[in-house]
Amino acid sequence: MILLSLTLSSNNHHLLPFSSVCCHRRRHTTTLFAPPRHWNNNNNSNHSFVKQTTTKDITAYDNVRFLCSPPPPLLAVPVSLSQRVSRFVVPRGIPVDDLLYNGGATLGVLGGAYALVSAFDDLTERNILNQGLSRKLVHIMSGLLFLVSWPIFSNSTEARYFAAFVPFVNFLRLLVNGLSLASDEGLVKSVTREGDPKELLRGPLYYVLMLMLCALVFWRESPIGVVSLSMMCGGDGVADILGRRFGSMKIPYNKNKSWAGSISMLVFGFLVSIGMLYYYSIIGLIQLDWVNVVPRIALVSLVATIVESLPITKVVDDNISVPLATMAVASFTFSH
Ligand SMILES: C/C(=C\COP(=O)(O)O)CCC[C@H](C)CCC[C@H](C)CCCC(C)C
Ligand SMILES: Nc1ccn([C@@H]2O[C@H](COP(=O)(O)OP(=O)(O)O)[C@@H](O)[C@H]2O)c(=O)n1
Repeated sequence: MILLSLTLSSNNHHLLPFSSVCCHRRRHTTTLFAPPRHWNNNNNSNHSFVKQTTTKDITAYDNVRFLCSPPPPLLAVPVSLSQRVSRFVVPRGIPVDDLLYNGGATLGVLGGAYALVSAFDDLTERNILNQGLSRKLVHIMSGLLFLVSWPIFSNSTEARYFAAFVPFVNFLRLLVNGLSLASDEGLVKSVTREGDPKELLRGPLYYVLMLMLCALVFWRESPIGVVSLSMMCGGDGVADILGRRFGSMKIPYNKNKSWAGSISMLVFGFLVSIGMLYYYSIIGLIQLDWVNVVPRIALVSLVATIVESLPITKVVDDNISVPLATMAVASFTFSH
């Protein structure tokens, strides 16, 4: 019998900066998600929960001598650079080395976004990919690669804003081109179905808004953002590709969707969610109690798939309904 309860504590040095839910099995407490203690410097989180069964504390970084502070989870800035620049503190107390580090990470990810779209534009131009497949591959890869890039940013509280700046710039790019205030042919060709710039103001715009929302609201402190984007990108994206290809058997209540597409969304959404959470766990950002997490991800994937299959696309775009439904169900299941 699993007794579900939340235990709050404020003084335990095992405080987890992440919000995590403890599922009590009699006297033992298992933590669904836990980060390394020092991964998040702001231990003043008042949503921390005590981790009582000390599974292997993540020491992935204990023995890595960080040459700057706050150290980013994956990279360390040479101490000489850190010493040189950290004498200056920008307004509001953001250390310059953190500003420089995260600013560099933002520029790098922005460059990656531009390169991705340009690459698919080139493949479409050379008729290696048709426009529809190009769009779907950009849909799948953009968000997943954005998730893959999150650990590059530092562990400062401002890091999420630097990460969210990337989809924000792409939001502006889509808006300007969608309103024909600019004409980026490559963007239009690789991201629209028919080549109409106005298409940029729907699916793609909602898509980058969801990327921003997940980075700002959930960030690396919760699996909810990771799973929501995995379902929107890995699930919905694959549903389109396989549904168009193999979707002869249509869903009774929505003749525009097929069993093949929905089953693809369920399977790939689930696998990509697990895979992305596993990625975050092996680089030491979270610990997962897989026995409890996998069934929850399966439930979330099923609900997101059902929502995606509903004939509501004309009212609410999939790039809104799928992530929002995932956030709602994941928020509920991960807190019970
Ligand atoms: C084609 C896209 C959405 C349309 O979806 P749907 O209507 O077919 O369901 C995706 C648009 C992607 C956007 C132009 C670029 C977004 C880049 C992202 C913010 C950052 C990627 C970083 C990474 C390192 C490549
Ligand atoms: N569950 C699904 C989803 C998409 N599809 C196929 O993929 C096409 C595009 O799906 P969609 O309307 O969700 O496209 P987006 O809004 O995701 O761009 C549909 O017209 C179907 O041919 C499917 O067969 N089953």
